[in-house]
Amino acid sequence: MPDGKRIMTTLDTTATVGRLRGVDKWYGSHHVLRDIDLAIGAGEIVSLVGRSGSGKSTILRVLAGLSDDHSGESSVAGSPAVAFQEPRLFPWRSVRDNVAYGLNIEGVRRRAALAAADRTLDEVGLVDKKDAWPGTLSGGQAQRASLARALVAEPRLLLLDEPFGALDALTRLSMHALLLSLWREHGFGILLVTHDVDEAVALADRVIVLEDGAVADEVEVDLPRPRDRSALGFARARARLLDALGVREH
Ligand SMILES: Nc1ncnc2c1ncn2[C@@H]1O[C@H](COP(=O)(O)OP(=O)(O)OP(=O)(O)O)[C@@H](O)[C@H]1O
Repeated sequence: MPDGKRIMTTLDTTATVGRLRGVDKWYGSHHVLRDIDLAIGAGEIVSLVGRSGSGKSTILRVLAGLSDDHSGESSVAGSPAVAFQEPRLFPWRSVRDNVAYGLNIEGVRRRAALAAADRTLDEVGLVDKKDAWPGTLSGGQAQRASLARALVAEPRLLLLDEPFGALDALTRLSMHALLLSLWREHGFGILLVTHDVDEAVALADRVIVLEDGAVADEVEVDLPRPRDRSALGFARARARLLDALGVREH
């Protein structure tokens, strides 16, 4: 690994909620992130796409503060919230306690944490499952609980690592609608890692294409919301993105 300084700062601007500057990361002799610069604006939805192994999750981990051996600068506003493809709920805690957990460890009093958990569960449409054990939830319900847990502390930046990748197509569509309504209501910025080109075009303002650990391209999706997946503009943005990924459809 070359000499490099790791700098973590807290963003105090209102315009940007997450930023990487000149970030490099190595696993042994494998250069997995190469001079990454990216920024997520306040209230902006940025998607990261790229082939398997291109470095998407690693970028998300750097922004989340889960990497300690990269060089370059990583800055976020406040404490970012993270949700993964597997909901990672504690099986021995109720849904409500899972959601309140993050606030509890931040020192919020139990009663206030539970009230915030109930409000957030209501927002994600899961309040009737608040006393359930995670093991009894469907995949979509578990992902709603995971989103509630991420959002309960009102983050300014939400980091999502293929959160809907394991869901069936219909549940995925309803999760897209839920995410957008939460985003409209709260205005957090989102970095969304996905393999799904339609998902990226449906949700993002900008899609960043990664190739071998470097930013290879960027596609603006300048379409009004709600987005009509059958509209010509949607098909054009999708085609542009597939082209940037080097994928040909037959
Ligand atoms: N803990 C680790 N040790 C060694 N190499 C790793 C480790 N984690 C990731 N890598 C390597 O770093 C590269 C980037 O991995 P990363 O998980 O960021 O890719 P990705 O684009 O998210 O892939 P996928 O789409 O398959 O999830 C890959 O080549 C991977 O093998």
